[in-house]
Amino acid sequence: MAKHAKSLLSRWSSRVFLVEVDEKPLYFRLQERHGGERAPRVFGRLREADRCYSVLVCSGDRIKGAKFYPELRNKLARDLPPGCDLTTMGSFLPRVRDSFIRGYFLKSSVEYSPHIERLLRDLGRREPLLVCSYTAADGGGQLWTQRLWSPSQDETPSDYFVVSSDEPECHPSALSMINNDVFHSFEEARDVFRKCGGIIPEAASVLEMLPGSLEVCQKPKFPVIVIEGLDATGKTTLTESLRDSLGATLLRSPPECLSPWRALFDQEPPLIRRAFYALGNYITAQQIAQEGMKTPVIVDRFWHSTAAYAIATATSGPVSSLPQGGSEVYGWPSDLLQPSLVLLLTLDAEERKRRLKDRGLEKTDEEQQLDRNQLFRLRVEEAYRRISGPPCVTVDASPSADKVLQETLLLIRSNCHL
Ligand SMILES: Nc1ncnc2c1ncn2[C@@H]1O[C@H](COP(=O)(O)OP(=O)(O)O)[C@@H](O)[C@H]1O
Ligand SMILES: Nc1ccn([C@@H]2O[C@H](COP(=O)(O)OP(=O)(O)O)[C@@H](O)[C@H]2O)c(=O)n1
Repeated sequence: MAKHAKSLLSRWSSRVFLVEVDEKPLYFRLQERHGGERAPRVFGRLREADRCYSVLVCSGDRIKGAKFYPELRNKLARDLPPGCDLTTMGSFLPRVRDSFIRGYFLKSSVEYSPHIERLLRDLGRREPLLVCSYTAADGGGQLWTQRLWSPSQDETPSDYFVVSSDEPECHPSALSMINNDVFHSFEEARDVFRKCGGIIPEAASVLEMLPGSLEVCQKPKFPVIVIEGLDATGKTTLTESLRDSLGATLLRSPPECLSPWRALFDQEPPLIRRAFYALGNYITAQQIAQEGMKTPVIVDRFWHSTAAYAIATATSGPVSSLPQGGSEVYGWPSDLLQPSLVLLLTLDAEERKRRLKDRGLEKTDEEQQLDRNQLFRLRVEEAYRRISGPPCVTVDASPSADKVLQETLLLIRSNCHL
């Protein structure tokens, strides 16, 4: 059995599982004997004739695992029998760092079991998977058991009853966020790109754009002001006006030199996509360090965008599912230049939609999700506010463009020496 899968089995009975139903995570855990607890909510409405499966990706190679996870969804969606329900799930060891693994939860009628089990076995030959089946253990459908299959039967832990588990303090993906979703160092992000060179040839071109090492740059002489906010809050409009008003240099992250590859890496799974944006920030940081010796610098998006979208995407549900304020995941990378001031543009959802419509440009998938998914938008906004490091001031972006500019100039003058 694959080494990584084996280590996951060693504490199998302590694992907690979550199934995402309509953006809401429902939790359950395992128990050897049943003490009369109610069935976990995810099994609550099932019938005895239903059969469920969990399929968890447990590849030892995190690049391969990250690539396989979305591929697995496509394959399942294509090859599962009609009427089979497919949703995302995960499993973790409470409070154990890097213990979170992702997968899918399937629900189907028992008559399709042979077909599904054959399909899952085939998929498990491609990449290591941990597959469990869930069966009703009583006539009323109140008791459910989990049976774990593994490539080698003698290593398989026994069957367990599944029982509801309390919600953890925040979404358990937080256990594995650092250096998978949110990169806290240049070297960690570069390492991902070095390792994916064999699968994605364009990774080499991105690596060529990077500084060989991060020289300790001198602090820029002039103020560095980052403008942040969701799409269509007015960043482009404001940054261009600030450049003209302050005689500043305007930079952006990701930098222009990465634009040929942005669309490609936007299609990649979070591990690779986030590493791409993290590396973009380091290139922009170098440009800031140079230009900031000559003029003030205005930056359109920087680290806040990279971290806030990453954290909000890795979690699900309401704002309360985000890692708590003060968590290390919100920390500013110690090797990344800190701007003098970050201004976060905020706009109510309706006005933002109106501006988006007027502008009529194509949006990234993530930006489209902001429109469809109110909870996702709230998580991004809250994650923005929780990021620590340089001072971050919220600016109401709903007045006219000129009023927003005047307000911003006042803030810059009172916070930076200009
Ligand atoms: N303060 C404002 N009031 C009204 N419309 C604005 C304002 N600022 C920007 N816009 C318009 O809203 C749209 C989105 O602005 P833009 O600067 O492109 O946002 P972003 O760069 O944040 O995506 C554009 O059509 C722009 O002309
Ligand atoms: N510094 C940055 C900039 C963008 N991004 C990502 O890029 C997306 C937004 O980019 P965009 O080009 O639509 O933004 P606008 O500047 O057009 O508003 C977000 O989904 C972020 O995930 C990032 O991660 N880090």
